[in-house]
Amino acid sequence: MIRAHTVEQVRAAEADLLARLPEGTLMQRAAHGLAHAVVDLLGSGAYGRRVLLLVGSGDNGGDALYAGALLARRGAQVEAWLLSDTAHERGVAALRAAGGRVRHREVTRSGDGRRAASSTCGYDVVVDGIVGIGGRPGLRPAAAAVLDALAGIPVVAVDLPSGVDADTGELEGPHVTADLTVTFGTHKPCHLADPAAAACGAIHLVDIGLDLPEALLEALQPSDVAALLPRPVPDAHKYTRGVVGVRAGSATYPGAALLSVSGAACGLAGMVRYDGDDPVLDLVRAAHPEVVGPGRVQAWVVGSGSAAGAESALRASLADAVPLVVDADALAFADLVAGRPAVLTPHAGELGQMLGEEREVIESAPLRFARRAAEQYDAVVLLKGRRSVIARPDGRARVTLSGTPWLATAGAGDVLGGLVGALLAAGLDPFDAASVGSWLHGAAGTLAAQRGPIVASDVAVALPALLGSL
Ligand SMILES: NC(=O)C1=CN([C@@H]2O[C@H](COP(=O)(O)OP(=O)(O)OC[C@H]3O[C@@H](n4cnc5c(N)ncnc54)[C@H](O)[C@@H]3O)[C@@H](O)[C@H]2O)[C@@H](O)CC1
Ligand SMILES: [K+]
Repeated sequence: MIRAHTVEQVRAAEADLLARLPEGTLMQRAAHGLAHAVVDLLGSGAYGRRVLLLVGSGDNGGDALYAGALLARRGAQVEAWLLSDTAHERGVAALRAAGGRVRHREVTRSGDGRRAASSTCGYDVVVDGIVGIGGRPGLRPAAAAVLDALAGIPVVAVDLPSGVDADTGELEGPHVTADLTVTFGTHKPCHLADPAAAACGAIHLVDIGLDLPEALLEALQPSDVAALLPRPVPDAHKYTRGVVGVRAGSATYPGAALLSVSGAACGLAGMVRYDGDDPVLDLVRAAHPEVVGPGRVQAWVVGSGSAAGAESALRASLADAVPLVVDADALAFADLVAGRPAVLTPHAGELGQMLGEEREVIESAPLRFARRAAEQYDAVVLLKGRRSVIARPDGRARVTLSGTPWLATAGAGDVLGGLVGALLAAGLDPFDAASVGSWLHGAAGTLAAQRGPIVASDVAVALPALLGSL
């Protein structure tokens, strides 16, 4: 499991450790990890390579300076630009002692920063030590101009890309866009949640020995998914493995029925039932001969392509008192499910309608709005996007790290709904069902897209091979 802790949690853990360790130990650990990561990124060692450090006033700049000193001792040509009036003094001294060059703000602020940059181009890597967890979101104009002038050079962010909001993953104004982010002690929410996560590049975690409390945000890894997957016990029969019912699709949108059923029929539940118009049931049976008609189920999947029938389908499903997946058209009636075990699966546009916000507003703060919706609707919310967010009413959340942009294809959400329904029927709680289903969906899409562009049904087809690999 990847766990992300807030700045407050990190500060508390650091304070505890700082009190017990010789001064500077944590920063040395951070700097060593950072220097190693920069060498790895450079590929052919540090010797003779040109490294530019952008240094702010705090300890984030201190990390960069000490790492720069280590790189200089390995033969790199290291130059630090101090972008604030003050900088970590011992870090500056260490860099100078190792043969690095230090230029002051007055130099780097000449003109709009462009002159300084153009006179010193040819860097192999830029190390962003402007601000870390102590920074306010956004960048000062001078820092933003320097970054503009350095565009095109690989950037390694120290702890986090300067300018992003560490705790929310939101962006307010200019920020660094990194190729690699080297973070310390634990991930922060900005490393997992979009839009900031998209500015982090690859993420490398350096262990500095922090003893951390429970995290409110996490991301499943393949081993976590494998551990949570339902597996048939030796004496299983189809009913003990769970029956998932699908109330999706209509005469107008039969494809939604077929795709929802294809996700539900992933093999993780013992049986799939379809409840809908007879002509649609005939189509479903032709494609999935194992699917049977209505009856008792352990979970319902409701809403996709149900058109005008969404409300009655949702009410009928609620009468069974089993867990539900509520998707698409049924999301308009999501307040009916409050307090019931349920997973709501909106995309940003649908969540916007549920919360009275524009789609762009939701996309600018997916973690915040997924949490708000989970609390307001008293249900698990799976907000679909590049980095899907799964939130519980108590604020705990997970982010899905699997996936590919090729999954942005019609009907992919129907497959996801069916898959989450199968996991609910098999006995996973709504939070696990939503986060495992979302991870499997992303990974199946990635697997399918290795052969070329995909459509939604390819995602369902890839599921057995993916599940086998787990
Ligand atoms: N505290 C510790 O034990 C450790 C801290 N470490 C490093 O220390 C960092 C935190 O250091 P600090 O608490 O000194 O804080 P930062 O270095 O993140 O920045 C705080 C400073 O930046 C200024 N600032 C705030 N927002 C700004 C903005 N938008 N633009 C420009 N300047 C801005 C503030 O005036 C303040 O002086 C971590 O991110 C990490 O890199 C690591 O060395 C590991 C150990
Ligand atoms: K930084």
